[in-house]
Amino acid sequence: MSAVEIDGLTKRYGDVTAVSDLSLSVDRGEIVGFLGPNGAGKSTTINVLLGFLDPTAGEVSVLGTDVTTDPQSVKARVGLLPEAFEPVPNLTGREHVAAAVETKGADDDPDALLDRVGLAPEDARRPADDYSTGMFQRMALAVALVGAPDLLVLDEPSAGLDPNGVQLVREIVREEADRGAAVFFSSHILDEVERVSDRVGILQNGELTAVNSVENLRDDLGMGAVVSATVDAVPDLDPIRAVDGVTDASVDGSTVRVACAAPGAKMVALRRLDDRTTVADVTIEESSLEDLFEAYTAEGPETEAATETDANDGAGGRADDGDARAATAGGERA
Ligand SMILES: Nc1ncnc2c1ncn2[C@@H]1O[C@H](COP(=O)(O)OP(=O)(O)OP(=O)(O)O)[C@@H](O)[C@H]1O
Repeated sequence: MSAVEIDGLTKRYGDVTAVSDLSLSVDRGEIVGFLGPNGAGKSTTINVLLGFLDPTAGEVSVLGTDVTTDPQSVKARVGLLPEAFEPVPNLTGREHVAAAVETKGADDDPDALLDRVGLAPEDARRPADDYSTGMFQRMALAVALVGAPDLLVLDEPSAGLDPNGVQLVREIVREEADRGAAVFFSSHILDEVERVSDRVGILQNGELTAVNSVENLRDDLGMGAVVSATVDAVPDLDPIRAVDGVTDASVDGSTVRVACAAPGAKMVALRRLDDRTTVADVTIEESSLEDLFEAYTAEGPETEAATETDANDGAGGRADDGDARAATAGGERA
């Protein structure tokens, strides 16, 4: 059984289709990164997943439970780092975590959790409303980790963190997956998503345009790697161009650049080059997730969600507006 099973999810806000016929599953122990330009529908999907919003159509089950029929039992087994976590005035970081421990009926030691996310003990005892963005984000992550949840849903977990914090989040996400939790997170930091995710879902205009490992996405688009070799003397490059999976070979001074669409082509091309000249140095540049993101979201990062033009569907306007935003902000509060 998958930890998350989304089948044909559509969510409309009045005449705006925020998510359209989205299907996706996340296994236990799997980390799935959710990418998409602003307004692509990531937060809406997360809010439906957690039972904060009802889907317009489709089915969503979390840990075997339908979220629309039993959202409470789903929430008890999920750890959420919401997009906008608002602190309770005057409550310290430690008290926020302790409140979450109590609400969930868990037995975690708040200090141990805060230590794990790198919040210093003296900061843990200060009111959270005085925290810097990064300190606050660390505390919110500690709250999400309470009760060793079976599913961790993290909306922009690295937002506002310094490089050490980003690295720490990556380690924690991996540790959580290793203990068997499914991790579903959204991010705009592509490098981050690439490093930590087993699979990546790319959302645009409410539609999932791709879901796969970064490696397979590269292969699907034929966006492989570029091998750059510094050589003593540039040989005839036709035999290199003839290698299966090589799409181009060019010269820049003493550097030969070989573009490879297929993973196996790199070594074959390099050997062939090495047979014909002395290769002094080599670098291999894989196409980044950024390149893939651009390719899969061709309209660019500021695209608006699809607007539903069906006149019969216009009655609701932005009626869900308040609910959805409040749900996001208050999602994990005690
Ligand atoms: N409560 C709401 N009422 C009406 N429209 C909404 C509501 N919430 C979101 N939308 C619209 O639905 C679309 C998807 O928004 P959503 O917040 O899910 O995107 P997102 O991918 O999380 O964006 P971002 O990366 O900017 O956080 C957008 O066009 C947005 O304006």
